[in-house]
Formats: sequence, structure tokens, C-alpha cells
Amino acid sequence: MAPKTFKLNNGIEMPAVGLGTWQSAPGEVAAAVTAAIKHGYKMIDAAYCYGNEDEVGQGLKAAFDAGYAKREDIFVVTKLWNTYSSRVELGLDKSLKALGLDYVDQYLVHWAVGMNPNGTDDRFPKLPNGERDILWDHDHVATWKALEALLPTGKVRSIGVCNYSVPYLEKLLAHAKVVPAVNQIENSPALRQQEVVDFCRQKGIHIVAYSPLGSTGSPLFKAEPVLKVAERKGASPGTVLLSYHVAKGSSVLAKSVNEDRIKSNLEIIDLDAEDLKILNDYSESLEKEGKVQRFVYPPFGINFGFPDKLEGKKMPNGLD
Ligand SMILES: NC(=O)C1=CN([C@@H]2O[C@H](COP(=O)(O)OP(=O)(O)OC[C@H]3O[C@@H](n4cnc5c(N)ncnc54)[C@H](OP(=O)(O)O)[C@@H]3O)[C@@H](O)[C@H]2O)C=CC1
Ligand SMILES: O=C[C@H](O)[C@@H](O)[C@@H](O)[C@H](O)C(=O)O
Repeated sequence: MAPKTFKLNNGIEMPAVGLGTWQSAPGEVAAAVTAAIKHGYKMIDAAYCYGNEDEVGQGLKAAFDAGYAKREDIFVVTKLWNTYSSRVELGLDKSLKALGLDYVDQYLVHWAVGMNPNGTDDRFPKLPNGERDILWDHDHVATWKALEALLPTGKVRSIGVCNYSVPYLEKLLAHAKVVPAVNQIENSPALRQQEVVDFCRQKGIHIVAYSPLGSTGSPLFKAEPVLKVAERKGASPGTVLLSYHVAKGSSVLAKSVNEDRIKSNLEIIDLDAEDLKILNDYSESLEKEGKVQRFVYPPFGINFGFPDKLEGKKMPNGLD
């Protein structure tokens, strides 16, 4: 049977499946969180930058008040936004306040980026030319050290990163006292990211797959190999796309604000070697043809070191 949790490198258990909340509209996300917990979700993924942590918090409270779960049964993840990269505890405190919680189960660096804390906007400061107001001398290792310092406060049970490629991880690990518990990355059969997945496995960093369904407006539900596995299993394409990660030993986050889809996304099935071969062959063919699909790549103008995106942009911190 597919595992329901995975043990992190600090010994705590992380659920295999979580509800995503990015782009979940105000007025919808609280109900989505409550419905998810009612139907058995044990993990909710949030972020300061999503601008909806207060509603996520309302959804959590409603679920706890209704007796669907207790606080300690739900693994709550949130993320440090780039304008707080040098004000880490403040960033966490703002998230905790919005969520109405006194601790989160996991706190993540959202991107290895610093953005101007005194710019035109709290989340997305811009330069007069419209570009993002990036701190080019930002040291992501210093931000990580500030996350490490949060552990003794009891306000976070685990810490990790998102969107870290191998070169960024190598630099981080050379200075880290605490190995990140997870690397939350975009991952799907259309973006297998084998290099960073293998590296993380070697280092004991658990992979959490985001945009597993291909994010908003996804073409993956119609991809022929996904449909083939769905037919073999008598399951929906969504179930195949989510079960694929759990079969590979990763956790997976699926966003929905629709109660039926929220419910169905919790159905994880066992994929066998033949199913995984069909999906892996699909990934390999996309890689060979240079057709891998990365659905989430915000316009930071930074080279994050992912092999499919080495487009000559600057890397901060002398990485290039
Ligand atoms: N760390 C990071 O930088 C990032 C983290 N994330 C996290 O990962 C989560 C998931 O990724 P996300 O990019 O949202 O995309 P997903 O791959 O989860 O896809 C979400 C989209 O698929 C639709 N959908 C959901 N379930 C089904 C289903 N069973 N059948 C058909 N359509 C479905 C949703 O619409 P509807 O709501 O109408 O059902 C929505 O449009 C995010 O919400 C966020 O929490 C995501 C991106 C980056
Ligand atoms: O978590 C989801 C994504 O990383 C999202 O936070 C970013 O894409 C953000 O909207 C941005 O534009 O930088």
C-alpha cells in the first residue's frame, strides 16, 4: 500500500499528500482548507507570498472547531518570502499571526532570492523599469543560517528550501549546520528533474513535488502516457499524476478549491514497475526532444541553476 507519511531527516513524519493554496482565491481558500481536513488531508501548504494565509488560518480554525482534526494532526507548511530574506523571524511571525498558529510544522525558503525590503511593495517591489527589485548581493546561505536559528524557538518543527538546484544546494550544504529537511520543487512526468532529485536523495533531503498536475490550465491530464496508465489502473489522470510521486518516495502537493477534486486528489494508488516505466519513458522522450515543461518560473531574471533553464542570466552570490 502507498505510504501515508515519510520520515524526514530530523525524525519527524511528513504526510505524503498535501493541499496547495497558491492562487486559491479569497473567499474560496478557507472553505477548501476546511473541506480538505474534513476529507482526511493531513497537510496544508501555504506561503506568505500567496497573500491568503489569513484565510488558510480561518479554514484551519473552522476544521479544528468542527472537530475534523486537532492542530497536532495537521502538518502546516509555510514559506519565507524574498522581501523578508534578511528579516527571517519577522517573516515567520507575520505568517504565524496570519495563520493564527503558534508554530508551523515546516518553514521553507521560498526562493534563493533577496528582494528589496524597503521597495515599492511588501511582496513584489519593482524598479521604475518594471523589473523586480532584486538584491543582487543577497547571500542565501545567511538566510539559511537565520532559519536554523528558528529551530530552538519552537516556532518551527522543521526547515527546508524550495526551488534549489544542485549548485545552490552544494553551496548551502557547504555551510549548513542543519541539512534542509526538504526541497520543494516543481516535479511531474513532464519535468522529472532527476539530477536534483537524485542529489537530494543522497543527502537525505526529502523531495516535495509541487505543480504535480501541471498547475493552472495543465496539458498533463491529456498526455497520452498518463491516460495509458490511468486506463491500466482504472483511475483518473489526476490520481496517476499524484500517485507517481508517492511511488517514487516523495510527498506531493495538489491545489484545488473544488470539494470533489479536493477529495479525489487524496486517492493515492500503488503504481507498479510497468506504470512507472510508461511515465519514465515519457519523461525521457521529452528530455531527449528538449520538450520538458516547467510551468512555474517567475521572472526574477536570476539563473537558478536548473539544467533546462540555463539561459545566461545572472546568479547572485558569485555562483556563476
Ligand atoms: N514552492 C514553490 O515555489 C511552489 C509551491 N507550490 C505549491 O504546490 C501547490 C500545487 O501546485 P499548483 O501550481 O497549484 O498546481 P497543481 O499542479 O496542483 O494544479 C492545480 C490546478 O489543477 C486544477 N485541479 C486540481 N485537481 C484537479 C483534478 N483532480 N482534476 C482536474 N483539475 C484539477 C486546479 O483547479 P481547481 O482549484 O479548480 O480544482 C488548478 O487549476 C501550490 O498550490 C502551492 O501550494 C506551487 C508552485 C510553486
Ligand atoms: O509558490 C508558488 C510560486 O513560487 C509563486 O510564489 C511565485 O511564482 C510567485 O507568484 C512569483 O511570481 O514569484
